[in-house]
Amino acid sequence: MKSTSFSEDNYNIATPRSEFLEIENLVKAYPTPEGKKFVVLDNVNLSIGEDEYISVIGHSGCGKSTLLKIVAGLEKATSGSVRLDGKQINKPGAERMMVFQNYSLLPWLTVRENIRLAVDEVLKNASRPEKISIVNEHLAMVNLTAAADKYPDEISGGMKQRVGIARAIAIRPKMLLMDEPFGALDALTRGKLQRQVLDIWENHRQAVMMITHDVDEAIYMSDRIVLMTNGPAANIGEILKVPFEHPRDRAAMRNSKEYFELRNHALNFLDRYFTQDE
Ligand SMILES: Nc1ncnc2c1ncn2[C@@H]1O[C@H](COP(=O)(O)OP(=O)(O)OP(=O)(O)O)[C@@H](O)[C@H]1O
Repeated sequence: MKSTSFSEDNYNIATPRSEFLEIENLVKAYPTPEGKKFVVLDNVNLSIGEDEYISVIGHSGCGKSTLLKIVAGLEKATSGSVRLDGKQINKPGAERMMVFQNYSLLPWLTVRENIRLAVDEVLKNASRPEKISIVNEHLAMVNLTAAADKYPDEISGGMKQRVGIARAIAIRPKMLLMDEPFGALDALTRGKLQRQVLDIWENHRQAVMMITHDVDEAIYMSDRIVLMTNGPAANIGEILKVPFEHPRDRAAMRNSKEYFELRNHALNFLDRYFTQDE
């Protein structure tokens, strides 16, 4: 693992390799029972490259999930625009797959059938043998071949999340959207699954937007970290460039001066906003 040069100038860099996802002047407000507006996101601007891994961090309630849901097409923006590959997003689409914290598997289907269902719905023109091979390939990718015929309530939380990830990537989306994908897992399982997701991403690079509350996870996994200000009317406070090339060696990275500086910078940002909120 090489670390690229890093200095205070690396902070606030917002120049992705290309503009694949473009969020411009995004505002999201909900109507209140009193007939007023509750502004959640106020003028968010962000571009993500087509093979870039982005993490979004911010205090609870600042609007991270709302932002992700707008990109997923599950929520509509009040104003502003979100484009993927030049096309305006206004509804869910198979080119943007979402992985949720709570797994969201269908309990009456086996692991294999949960993945197959997504493949059937999206890859309609694929032949039966092609579909079987895609499902098998992705079961193997997340080490679930032996558990393929088990039902969700027969497997662990970490395994359920691996099914969710395999299901999302099996249909080859242009962008992966993950809402605290490791949040419900114990530390050991979380570490293993982070590595597994990175292995897959390093072999099949794509745009990723991941929400997390964990600064170490964000540094380990992403190319840039988006720090959000507190709500209401939250927006992007800073964007930090992570100065380590993939594949990353977690232990070596953690011992570096750059890691220490970046981690402290992110934590100080979050502390500052937390203090303001008190
Ligand atoms: N459908 C809705 N109607 C009204 N307000 C909403 C709705 N959905 C979310 N909100 C409000 O928008 C704000 C942002 O919520 P959101 O879930 O996006 O935050 P978050 O940063 O993801 O929080 P957490 O980290 O706790 O998951 C919150 O104040 C929430 O109460």
